[in-house]
Amino acid sequence: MCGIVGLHLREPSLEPRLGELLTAMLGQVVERGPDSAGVAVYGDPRLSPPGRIVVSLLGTSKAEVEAALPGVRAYDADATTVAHTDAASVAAALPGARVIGTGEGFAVLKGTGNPAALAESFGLAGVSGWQGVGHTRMATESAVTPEGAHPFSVGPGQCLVHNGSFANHATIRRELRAQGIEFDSENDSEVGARFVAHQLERGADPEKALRLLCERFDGFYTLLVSTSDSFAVVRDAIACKPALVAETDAWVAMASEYRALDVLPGIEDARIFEPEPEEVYVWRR
Ligand SMILES: NC(=O)CC[C@H](N)C(=O)O
Repeated sequence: MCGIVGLHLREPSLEPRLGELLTAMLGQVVERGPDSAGVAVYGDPRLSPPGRIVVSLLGTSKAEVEAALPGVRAYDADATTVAHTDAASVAAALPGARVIGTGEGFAVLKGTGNPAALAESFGLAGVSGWQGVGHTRMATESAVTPEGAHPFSVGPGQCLVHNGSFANHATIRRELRAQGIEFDSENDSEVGARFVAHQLERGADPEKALRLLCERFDGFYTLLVSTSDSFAVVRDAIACKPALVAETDAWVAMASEYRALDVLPGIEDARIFEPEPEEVYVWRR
């Protein structure tokens, strides 16, 4: 199993409600992934003030960050700490902290345990923004740790969540390592995130990066991949894992199950469809 939810807002008046809607969506996929959960939030002014790089961290705390980096503000959200500074400053001052996301207007929060309790300790319901992605994990490929929780964010403003398991992830991990790419976990989904980030860095757009992923990865996957201006969905060749997309003039949403879409305002008028196997769907801001 594993549960995915994502919401890309087109209607700015809904932005103050992003966290409330994402919390309700996540609450509908708790049973699909009771081990851990995580979210990526785009545009919350408290977590990520406009125009500033922020860094999401594991293995530290607000108190440690603020003591080690005078003048830097930080927020604790369960196992995660979001610090209003860049990764280089954190690496120099707090070598034990692990970066799980960085970018402008972008924060990643993750932890282990019941997803509904995690949403509460993230303060998710109070978050605002223009795009959010959430995941509930039932581990298949690596230990249940905050590092193994999704989203995997390995490039600026990028986020990948995965339902399924990649069959050839060890081979692709070796190939990426040979190109100098380093990994933070043993998780198969991290290999997908590193592959996509590598393609984006080489100039591919999200559509091309995900088409290349379909060519290279074997196994089962429904993926939701977002960047600081896009929201994309792709499924494996036999569409083994469930996925539904709903679209209105006010938003685009994706979820593993319909009941997570049913909480959204205007769902009765939405265009709802199941993404086709190996077809890449991309929405842009
Ligand atoms: N159940 C799943 O979909 C698991 C996703 C991924 N393989 C993980 O272990 O994190």
